[in-house]
Amino acid sequence: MLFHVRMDVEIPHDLDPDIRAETVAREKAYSQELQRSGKWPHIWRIVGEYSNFSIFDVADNDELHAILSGLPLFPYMNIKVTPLATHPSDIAAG
Ligand SMILES: O=C(O)CC1=CCC(=O)O1
Repeated sequence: MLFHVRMDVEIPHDLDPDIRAETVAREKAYSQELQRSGKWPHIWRIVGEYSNFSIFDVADNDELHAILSGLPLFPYMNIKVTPLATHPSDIAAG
């Protein structure tokens, strides 16, 4: 199943800088491992915002929830998930 996910990051300004840097580094490693696995095939920065648009390719809602709730930055994010279905006019879908 494909999902479009918007992640808006709001790290508190008073968070210890070392904890902030370590959390962001863990976020990058976690994300890149999922990208390599094929479960997170796209991630795009939203211009001018500390936000991204991502596409996830996972088995079901439960797998997506597990992935998103495991994000190191999850406590500092607002996340909006949109499930995607095939468009009948999509020439790639046949
Ligand atoms: O910076 C972001 O948009 C949050 C994020 C998600 C995966 C990652 O590496 O950073």
